Amino acid sequence: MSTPAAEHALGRAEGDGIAARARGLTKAYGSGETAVLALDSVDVDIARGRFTAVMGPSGSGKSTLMHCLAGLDTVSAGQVWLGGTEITGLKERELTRLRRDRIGFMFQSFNLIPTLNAAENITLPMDIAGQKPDQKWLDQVIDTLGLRARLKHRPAQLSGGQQQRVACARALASRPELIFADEPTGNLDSRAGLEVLGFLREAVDDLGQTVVMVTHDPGAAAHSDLVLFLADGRIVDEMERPTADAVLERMKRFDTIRVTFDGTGDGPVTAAPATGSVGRPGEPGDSIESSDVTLDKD
Ligand SMILES: Nc1ncnc2c1ncn2[C@@H]1O[C@H](COP(=O)(O)OP(=O)(O)OP(=O)(O)O)[C@@H](O)[C@H]1O
Repeated sequence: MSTPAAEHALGRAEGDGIAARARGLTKAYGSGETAVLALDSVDVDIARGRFTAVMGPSGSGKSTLMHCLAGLDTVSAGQVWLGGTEITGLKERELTRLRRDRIGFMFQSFNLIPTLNAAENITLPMDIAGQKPDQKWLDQVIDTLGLRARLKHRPAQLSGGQQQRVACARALASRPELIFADEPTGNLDSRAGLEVLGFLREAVDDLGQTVVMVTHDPGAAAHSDLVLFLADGRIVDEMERPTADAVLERMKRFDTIRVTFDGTGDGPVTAAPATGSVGRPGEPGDSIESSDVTLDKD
């Protein structure tokens, strides 16, 4: 499915308010009879300065889409741009640098280093890259996230919500072009989860960041500007200014299709979108090891 910006000339994403773009993005795992088509010729534009959520049943390709857009995974066919840079075809070393310099990552498991305090965790990726943080920006991030009084605390001395805020600050610290968040509230209670979603929202509204978030939670998706719905490796729908109820209703339709297939026995269950997963917590192991991601170095 093409978003309205699809008419723009390919490869000119930087100037036209598109933070990331994919055309014909196809990803297959394995080969022969065991091959899985995780993404099936996806066209998508991620608008700059917006908060985009990616939803869909379990196995629909959400994490794969995020990993391919972030240059964490190779593609089988198609093209991906980050800003004006086509990343498909880049060598691993160039990709590593691009991820390090231009992308921030947040995962549900936080991935903080236990022996470092909050301040050290926040700047670690930049320290490894030999980059000096922009102190004014860093102060703004720390104050926006309410971490000023916690900077000397180590992760074990912080609540889950505070740890995720540190992870959020770490993702924001280098002022990346794009932040990818994979189930960032998956390990948090609802209050802490709401807090983190509020901060991601503020990062977009007040700090001008671009956020892409994979989630199973309609309530979390309601904090975004736009929800992309994936099924069977394709973007099948999108929703502007989502509400939790509207997202839930849309997600139920995936379940309905599955139930129809199950109920009639007319077709194989596997021909329907995979099992619905509203509210299902994500699995910590299904993202790429984030130590590779957050601590990228040459
Ligand atoms: N490394 C891999 N090897 C083989 N198949 C894979 C691999 N990673 C993902 N897949 C398959 O690709 C499809 C899409 O997986 P993906 O993790 O992107 O889905 P998802 O929508 O993020 O799922 P979930 O909501 O359960 O996390 C699934 O059928 C999955 O089994």
